[in-house]
Amino acid sequence: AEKIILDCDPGHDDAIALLLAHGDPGIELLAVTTVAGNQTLPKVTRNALSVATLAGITGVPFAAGADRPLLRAAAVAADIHGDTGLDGPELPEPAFDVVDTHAVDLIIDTVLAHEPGTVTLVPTGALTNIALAARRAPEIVERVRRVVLMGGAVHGGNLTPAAEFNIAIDPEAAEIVFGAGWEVVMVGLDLTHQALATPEVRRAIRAVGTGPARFVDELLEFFEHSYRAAQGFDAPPVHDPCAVAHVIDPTVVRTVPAPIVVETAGRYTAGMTVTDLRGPAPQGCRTHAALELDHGRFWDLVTGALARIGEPS
Ligand SMILES: Nc1ccc([C@@H]2N[C@H](CO)[C@@H](O)[C@H]2O)cc1
Ligand SMILES: [Ca+2]
Repeated sequence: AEKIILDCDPGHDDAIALLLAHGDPGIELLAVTTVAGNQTLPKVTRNALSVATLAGITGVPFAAGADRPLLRAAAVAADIHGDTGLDGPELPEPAFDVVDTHAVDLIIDTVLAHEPGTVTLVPTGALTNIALAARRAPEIVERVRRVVLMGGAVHGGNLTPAAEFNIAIDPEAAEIVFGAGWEVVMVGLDLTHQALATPEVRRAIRAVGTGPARFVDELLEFFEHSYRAAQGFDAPPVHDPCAVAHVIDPTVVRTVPAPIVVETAGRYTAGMTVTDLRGPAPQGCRTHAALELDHGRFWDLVTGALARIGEPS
């Protein structure tokens, strides 16, 4: 199984990414870390612990990280995720708390505790914790297998016309991560806007028939309404599990090598992930962009993971 650290800001789609990582046999979840983004750090951290409680995730350390971007003011996405960051379903009281290690240190310690080239970082929020980890312990850059992140876009944006939320709220952190020298797979909006939770998908999730599956359906019910109101989507794009799906099976989320640089100075384009698809990528290109989703197989992974989680006691 692929060993991963999930760095997230739950967030409806982060919650589904966590359940996919927990339920799929191809993933060994080493640690979960949280970062301010969709909501404030306390809210996203509580949400992560609630989802873990509901799914029966035990023996996995959870740690809270940065409560704001490196330089810029914190921003939230309450229009999509609501005031709690996970509006919609009833959330259980967390059965356990975060460890008293900062997320940055948990990331570093976990990478150094495993064989070089075996741990994949899967950020699904702002890249603040990942950038801090690379600066605090540069030796992890060559030791990490790769960074498979949900964020950015080859074309377009959502927070702005040119930039995707995770990158746009902390472009300086993203510049550090994309430029550190490790392999980076950008699972951006071009890919995740294909991961639509259509009525057929919702039926398949409900058909799993367990508490966690009903929870996901309730998450998607809220997500659908907020996405329609805020961005005019009929069915909501479920971004974050696409990054986990690429780690599970790269043929479900197909990528191409391409130079990618992050704009940090643009007056209108800060946070833009400038991706060069003009020609064959240079030899040894360490950045990749996800372009094509196998929609059916992606949702089979999600429903399969939910079925495998079953009804935790
Ligand atoms: N409008 C909007 C804002 C932020 C997000 C969050 N940021 C990423 C998509 O931009 C995902 O990680 C998701 O959790 C989704 C929609
Ligand atoms: Ca997220």
